[in-house]
Amino acid sequence: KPEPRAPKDFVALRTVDPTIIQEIRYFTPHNFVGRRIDGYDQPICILTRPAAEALHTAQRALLRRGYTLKVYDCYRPQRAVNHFVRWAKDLDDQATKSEFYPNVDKTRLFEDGYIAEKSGHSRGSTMDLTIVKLPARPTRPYHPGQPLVPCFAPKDERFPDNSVDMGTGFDCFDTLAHTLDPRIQGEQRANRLLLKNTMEGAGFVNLAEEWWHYTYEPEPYPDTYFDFPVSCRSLIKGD
Ligand SMILES: C[C@@H](N)C(=O)N[C@H](C)C(=O)O
Ligand SMILES: [Zn+2]
Repeated sequence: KPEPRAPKDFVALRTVDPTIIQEIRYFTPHNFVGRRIDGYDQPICILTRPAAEALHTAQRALLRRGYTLKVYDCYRPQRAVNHFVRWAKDLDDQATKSEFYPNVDKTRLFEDGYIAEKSGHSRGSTMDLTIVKLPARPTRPYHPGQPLVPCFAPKDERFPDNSVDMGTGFDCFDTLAHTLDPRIQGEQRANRLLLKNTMEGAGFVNLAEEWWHYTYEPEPYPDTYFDFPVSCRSLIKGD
């Protein structure tokens, strides 16, 4: 059966802004499931064109201040969300707990708002992202099986990321990742607010539970959950 394709107004982010760093975590084993997620055939960021162009606006504002955006996830097929749901039901698999959700029971990840069964990412105008100070340092590779450190540990102890210090790592399912959690102060809070103010200025809305999750509004496809794979092939125009 042929794979579904993206509508014509979906684009590869790099064709709109090649300066935004892309570290697509669900293509790699370094994510809360611990393996590549279904539907991620290539490590690329796909978005609706309006969302990609708004992200380019945000990037221009940050470049002027000596920073760049880095995306961890963009369009997410429904089959990937279904993979998350299957993983969440398997309570015997707690392999990534010590990094990604040390203080939250696995049964609560959906209820507490950290993962959605119908995700804005599948509608094509939502992304997970952070800020990196320029010049960007390389990120250290993740090796499956390496010791895991809680995602809310001090920056020099948790998994090294070349981003600024946001107080937690990406996909840290914990109240400390709530964007305006009052325990996050000083430089970490300033970094979250730099991302929030820049993204809001470009038309994005943040999810209060996750400092990294933003949706462009108005969404071109507010009610459609796409399932084409994350791949350049999904964007080939034709027929
Ligand atoms: C899983 C996390 N990166 C995320 O995007 N969470 C929101 C709630 C979602 O799944 O849409
Ligand atoms: Zn997200």
